[in-house]
Amino acid sequence: MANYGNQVQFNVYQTMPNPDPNRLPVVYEEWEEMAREVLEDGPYYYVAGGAGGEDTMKANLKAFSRWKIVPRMLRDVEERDISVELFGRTYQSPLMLAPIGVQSIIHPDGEIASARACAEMNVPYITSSASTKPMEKIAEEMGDAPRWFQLYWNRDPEVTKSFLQRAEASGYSAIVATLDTPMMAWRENDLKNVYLPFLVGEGVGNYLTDPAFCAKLDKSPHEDPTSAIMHWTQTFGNPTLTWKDIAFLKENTSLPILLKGILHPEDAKLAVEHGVDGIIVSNHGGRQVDGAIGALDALPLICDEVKNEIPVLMDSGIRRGSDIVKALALGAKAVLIGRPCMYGLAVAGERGVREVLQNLTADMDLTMALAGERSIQDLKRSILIEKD
Ligand SMILES: Cc1cc2nc3c(=O)[nH]c(=O)nc-3n(C[C@H](O)[C@H](O)[C@H](O)COP(=O)(O)O)c2cc1C
Ligand SMILES: CCCCCCC(=O)C(=O)O
Repeated sequence: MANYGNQVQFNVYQTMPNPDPNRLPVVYEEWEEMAREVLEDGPYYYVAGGAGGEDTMKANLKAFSRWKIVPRMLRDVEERDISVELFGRTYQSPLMLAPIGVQSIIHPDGEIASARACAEMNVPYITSSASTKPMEKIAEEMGDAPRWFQLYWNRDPEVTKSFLQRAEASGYSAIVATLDTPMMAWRENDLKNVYLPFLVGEGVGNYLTDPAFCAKLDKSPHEDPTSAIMHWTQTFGNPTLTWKDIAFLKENTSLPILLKGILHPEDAKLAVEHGVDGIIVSNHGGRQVDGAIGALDALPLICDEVKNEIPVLMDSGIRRGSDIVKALALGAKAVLIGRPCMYGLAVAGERGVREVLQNLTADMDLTMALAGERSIQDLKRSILIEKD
């Protein structure tokens, strides 16, 4: 049963007469402003920016604000349940940390800080292929805490196979295969700032420690780092993939496979037909196809197509608890939190990520209760209305 809401509310009210000077922000926009103050242009815009004219980023936020909650009264919401079951494991809440690469560009502890915050909160952490720290090091920091591994499907099948084996060996319990990034999109801010973290060696940690990747190099990354990074740029993504290739993933891992980046109901149908275990409705936070549909707008059509055959998760644009309630009511089983946690990381490292996750959880729990609902399992489309 949840008590996040009351607990956090109590702490907030307690500090009101004598505000703690070390208190972190509560408001999402304030976190972003503080991150802007502590980061240089390159890293800040790498995180905050999107593809093209950032239309999709705007569409993500607009979609959340178009759906309105219609609260119900007198429904005894004293005891609440915000736990969720996925692939045979029960999680305390429906929040997860989205896979985010290159986190050391915004905080020296990078992924280690985020993973530790998640472990403390029992929130699943999704390690990105493009992490600055190797997946084994992140796993080591997490003990038994839940973690999934996000796969960027390398052009070299041996590297992809090796990543899957390493993830399994280091205790990751699901594979998230991201499909929307076989190459990087036209990101205007990064082009303007001439900033690409990978070219200075950030985000290639998993590759430079990979035996299959290193086997293809003439010299070790230690001896010739530039050639190693160049090899990475040529092999990182695989635009030749088709639905046939899903069989390769299934042959090479026994872990549940989720496909991330699904927006079209026909693709959701194909995912089910190809026997994957879950999908993540996402437009990569508006960082890939500018002009794409807002992720929340894509969600109900996809859930209608999937008909509960496999779990549907979502991300892109979640900023507050009410956004989470809306995504769950439209059919998502769980949600991935992206930029809000990264601003927490930039501002206050591990403590910042924990604070953002705690606040989002409390806000979601309170919003659900005040909408007249006791359990996230019971959230249905009928509590929402779409209004422009
Ligand atoms: C700086 C940054 C790096 C990201 N790196 C990855 C990645 O390595 N793999 C991946 O699947 N998605 C990556 N994403 C996308 C997130 O997983 C998620 O889809 C997105 O952040 C959700 O949008 P939101 O942050 O606006 O809520 C990244 C996003 C950001 C902001
Ligand atoms: C060359 C593309 C690497 C992208 C890895 C990080 C990412 O997904 C992002 O959105 O940035």
